Amino acid sequence: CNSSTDTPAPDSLYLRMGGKAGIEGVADQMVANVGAETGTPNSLMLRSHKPMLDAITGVNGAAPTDPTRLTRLRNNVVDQFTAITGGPLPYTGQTMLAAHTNMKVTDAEYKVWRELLDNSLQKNNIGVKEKAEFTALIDAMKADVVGH
Ligand code: HEM
Repeated sequence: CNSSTDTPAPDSLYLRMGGKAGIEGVADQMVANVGAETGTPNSLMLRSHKPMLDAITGVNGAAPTDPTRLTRLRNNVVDQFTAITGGPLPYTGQTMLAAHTNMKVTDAEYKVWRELLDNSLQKNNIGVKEKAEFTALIDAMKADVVGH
């Protein structure tokens, strides 16, 4: 059977992207890229990520309200990238619509986010064919992410 908890097929996108280490590399680079982008002047990632960053660092000297939130996000991204590529972990986070509702992500923000993803795939030496397959799976979720 093909459930996401089975052993990945030998020709799966998951294994062609380097399996666990490959997917974790892409996810970790993506988190680092978004983090760096929020620090640049006129950052397009900052608006949507501000609530998360505030919860992690605390506001005006107050204690953080949710210090492990970034780790949770990172692990959910790893699980999601694993599940959509045919890997052995199920995704147990929120649906893409629920996770991005009330964020009102714009097309311009999505475009920047995708550029940061392209950069992560490139830095992890993901093949041209695999990159095209992976980003098609990602772009199929765009409608659930943008404009809600
Ligand atoms: C198709 C593209 C995207 C995918 C596949 C995706 C994936 C995810 C996943 C898996 C989560 C974690 C959900 C959870 O923990 O339950 C998440 C959360 C989040 N995403 Fe996205 N995302 C996408 C696009 C974007 C864009 C374009 C932005 C902003 C410009 C964005 C901002 C966020 C933020 C701020 C969180 C919530 C973090 C938190 O509050 O803990 N995402 N996303």
